[in-house]
Amino acid sequence: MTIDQVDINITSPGRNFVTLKITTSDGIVGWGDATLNGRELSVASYLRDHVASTLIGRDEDRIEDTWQYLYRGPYWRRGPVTMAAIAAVDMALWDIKAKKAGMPLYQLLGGASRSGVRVYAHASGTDYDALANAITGYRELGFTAVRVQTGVPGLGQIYGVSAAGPGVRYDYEPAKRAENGRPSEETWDTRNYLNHMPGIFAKIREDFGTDLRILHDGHHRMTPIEAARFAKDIEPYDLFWLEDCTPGEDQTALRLVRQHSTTPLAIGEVFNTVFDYQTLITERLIDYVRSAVTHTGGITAMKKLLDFAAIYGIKSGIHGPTDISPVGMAAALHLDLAIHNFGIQEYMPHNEQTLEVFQTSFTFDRGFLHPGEQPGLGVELDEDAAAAFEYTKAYLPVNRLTDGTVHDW
Ligand SMILES: O=C(O)C(=O)C[C@H](O)[C@H](O)CO
Repeated sequence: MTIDQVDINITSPGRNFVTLKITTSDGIVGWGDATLNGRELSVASYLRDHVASTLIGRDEDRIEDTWQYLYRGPYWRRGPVTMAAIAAVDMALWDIKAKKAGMPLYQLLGGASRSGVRVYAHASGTDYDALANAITGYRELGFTAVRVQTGVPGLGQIYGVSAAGPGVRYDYEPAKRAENGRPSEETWDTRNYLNHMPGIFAKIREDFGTDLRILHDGHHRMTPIEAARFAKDIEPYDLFWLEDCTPGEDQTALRLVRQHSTTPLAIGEVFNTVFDYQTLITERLIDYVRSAVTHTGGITAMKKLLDFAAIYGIKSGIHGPTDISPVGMAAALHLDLAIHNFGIQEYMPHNEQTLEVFQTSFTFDRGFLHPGEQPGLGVELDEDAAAAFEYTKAYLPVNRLTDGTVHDW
């Protein structure tokens, strides 16, 4: 059989999602996530204007060949737009293959290596009490791991920290609806942050004990020497990982951090290919691979990347915020269940409207997710429901230092 039709769906049930639909000549439908937060329409155009016509008539079973055709064929390689587009095609083809086999995708990846996928939640608050409240809520739901982010004295709203009171849903990953066509701006001060954070970890350990897995995201904001000092300072609080402590494009920056600390390191949500990890993996400069299946070329590329990492004792920590659609999340869960070197999975539940648009078969139980037993990825897009939510331009915020200099966020 061959690929008969390729469609691109753009919907915005609270935030924007781009979904690829591939239909085969015998009517089987596969779905792929092509969402790139704040740059959604670029990937939609890449797929619609440059990829769709090249897929028509291709054998849908030749997944590796199609991947290489899209990666090597156009000469221009890598980058988030290209790799998200390739990922969407790859996911959709795996979805189709598993549906044809009548199996959940994880079976085609080697079968389950575990009974469930340990996930971490996002806890945050403007001060310690609000943060502790959020952690308590997640503990009650059964989570065994939480990412903790908190406000920093002297600074206002910080990306990733909820300013809402207890019980109020905080979907910060849906980039803000664009005001005047521009992103909002925030202010940052690394010195205040470095002085404040170790005390927060100390209190969390005191209040929640040693069982809780604590994760923290530095959001690329530190220089190598700042990150080295920070990672050393927080060693006593036994973090599960310190994520993105230095800017993502500088792989060797993590050598300095590694030389000074045993705090486990994670990085990769802005990476697109295995080459972004080449030094990090071969020199064992990280402990967890943070790529999203959606932004790293799909299931085919992620499986190879994680197998490569496994040789060096490095585990997975697949990116899973709400800007990864339920299709991308399902792709991650099938990989998580199948691979041997699974570490942890990020999990920010999607809002109700999103889950009306995307019908999912994955389930959550006391801190663990399971992709379910439905053939394929186990997610179907309801195109009628999706049509009710029109695309709305939205941007992630821009960060500036207190003197106005643009900074990483
Ligand atoms: O999930 C995380 O750790 C993030 O930092 C989320 C990113 O900021 C988000 O995906 C950007 O679109």
